[in-house]
Amino acid sequence: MTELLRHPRAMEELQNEVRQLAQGKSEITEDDLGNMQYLKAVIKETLRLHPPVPPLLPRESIEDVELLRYHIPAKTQVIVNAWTIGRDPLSWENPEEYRPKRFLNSNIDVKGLNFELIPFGAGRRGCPGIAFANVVNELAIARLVHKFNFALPEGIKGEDLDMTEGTGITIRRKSPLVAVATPCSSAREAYTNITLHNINNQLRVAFQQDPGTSTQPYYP
Ligand code: HEM
Repeated sequence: MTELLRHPRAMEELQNEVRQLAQGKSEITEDDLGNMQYLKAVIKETLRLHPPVPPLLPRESIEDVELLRYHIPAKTQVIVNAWTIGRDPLSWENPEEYRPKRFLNSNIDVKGLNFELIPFGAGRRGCPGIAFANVVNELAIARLVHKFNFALPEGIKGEDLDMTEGTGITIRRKSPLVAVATPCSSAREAYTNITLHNINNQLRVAFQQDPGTSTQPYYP
């Protein structure tokens, strides 16, 4: 969501795709996700730049191995840096740029077969939750942008957002993302019940991601 707010054209393209393919349905379901190619590209591009488990899980070599002229003895702890791999200029054009389109005509996926993009690891100890995680991510983002238009609070520009990441086994934003969600016209009716946090016709939401501070959503 942070990258989408920093890149309004990507947000617009995503909303167009989701709203068009939802075809007036009141709620998007898993069956609708198959054709949402831009949505999948958005998720891949986000996992490329912000892998939630940047060093994957530590591994240990079981035998001596020669790799790219490096000798790795048996029983060496090996850390694979997925964060750096996702930003490697040898694999990615303008790697620091958030550009979901790069995945539209590409077969590169996150399933562990393309070693330039391994947010879920690879091999027999790769993440078994890939399919579940992808559906949950896709469904959550699709449903949010289907019903709401999102903007940054007045006076805040995308380039002003603090992109510092916190520490921990899984990485999240250090500071919560504050965004203003406005029900889009087709969804307005469905949201007439939301009055408590409806300020000037804008539902103010914060993506509170730091469990250290509060588990409650934050309404600025
Ligand atoms: C975006 C969401 C997720 C990401 C980025 C992620 C990432 C990872 C990574 C990087 C590993 C280590 C793989 C390696 O070292 O090669 C891993 C392992 C694992 N993940 Fe996930 N994961 C996610 C969601 C899930 C979900 C939803 C589940 C369960 C429903 C899950 C269950 C596991 C398990 C059990 C392992 C250990 C596998 C093993 O050691 O054999 N993960 N995950």
